Amino acid sequence: MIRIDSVTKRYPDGTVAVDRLSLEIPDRAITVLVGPSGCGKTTTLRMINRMVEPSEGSILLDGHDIRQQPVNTLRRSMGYVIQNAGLFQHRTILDNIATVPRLLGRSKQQARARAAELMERVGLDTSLAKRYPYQLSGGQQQRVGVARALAADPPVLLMDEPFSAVDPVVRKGLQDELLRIQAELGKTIVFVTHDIDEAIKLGTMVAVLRTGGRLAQFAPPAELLSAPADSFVEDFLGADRGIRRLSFFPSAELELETAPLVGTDADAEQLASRATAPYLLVTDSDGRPLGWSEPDRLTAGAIDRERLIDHGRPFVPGTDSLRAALDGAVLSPTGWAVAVDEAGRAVGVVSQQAIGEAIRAAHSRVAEDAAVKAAP
Ligand SMILES: Nc1ncnc2c1ncn2[C@@H]1O[C@H](COP(=O)(O)OP(=O)(O)OP(=O)(O)O)[C@@H](O)[C@H]1O
Repeated sequence: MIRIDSVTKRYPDGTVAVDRLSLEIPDRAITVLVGPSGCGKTTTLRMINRMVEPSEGSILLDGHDIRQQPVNTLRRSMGYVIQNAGLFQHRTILDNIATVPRLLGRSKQQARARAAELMERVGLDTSLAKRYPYQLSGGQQQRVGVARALAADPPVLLMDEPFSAVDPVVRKGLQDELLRIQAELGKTIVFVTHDIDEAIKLGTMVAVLRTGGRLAQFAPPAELLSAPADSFVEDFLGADRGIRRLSFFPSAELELETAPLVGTDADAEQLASRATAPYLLVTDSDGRPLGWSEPDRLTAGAIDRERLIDHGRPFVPGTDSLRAALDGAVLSPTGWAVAVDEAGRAVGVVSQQAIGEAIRAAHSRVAEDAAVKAAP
């Protein structure tokens, strides 16, 4: 654990960048520092690897004051990734990543083998190994930055706005990759961003800082969304808090109805037995959804695909959240969401009303859990 204990940073010109900040950063999780420009995020991150020294307070790594070990030893245990990757322009991609293993005494061959392994780990094709940084896209360069930071296999990764300079689509890919790497490698990651959506997506814990380097709230993302500590946090979180919070509720417990599913070859008897359903979902011979229809508009044995109503975007129960299920239902002209398995085969349908009930049940479970936690 990294423990930031009442740390203040006053720069020589008198600017108080961080003001009596205390945080317990858990191991093997992503902790995000988020807040408006100038609130002291970068200063805080740099105090963890001693690029900046606190004016007051202390930082403990696994119970030991970080000032007790040589700064080089400390930095070797902490990978550091910055915006625009900060790559060595005159070295190939492979050698950029191999730099740290080389510094640590690995042979050139060993270091390059490790670098190639890391390229795959961060989703870079090894055919890029011999290129130079300027021959890569911004997103690819960021991946190289992450690979380089991982090269010495440090337990801690410090990341300062690493994905801010790339477009939203590439950024989403990099975020997904980071979550995957974190799940595989279990690093302790401290991640700085000014983007609250990025914080909510990536953080196991999120520290919201306000200008002047003071902590406004430190909580898991779902808790930030449900119970912002004050109006500053609430404003910073922005609109649609309730909807965004649904991302943290699983869809696995939704009760799916299977009766409204019919194949294109449904016979008269099958259609008649489902005649009371408001809509039927027609599926192809593999069970994939084709579209909705009112039962009396279907002709037994000869269902016309062209006349079906678009079924919208389906969700995968267990993988997707209640937000995805609700989105599917809201976007569907029938008001029903379609559930599919990983292969895209329909496994059932669920109404807006049933999703609404599941949301209420999820809320009351959270409230009960909070009451149990708060009980003496
Ligand atoms: N070397 C320095 N000397 C004086 N003041 C500094 C120095 N570095 C940062 N500051 C000031 O300290 C405050 C916090 O800066 P910091 O870079 O930590 O904020 P930040 O939250 O990372 O901001 P941003 O999101 O804009 O990068 C700012 O007011 C900044 O101007």
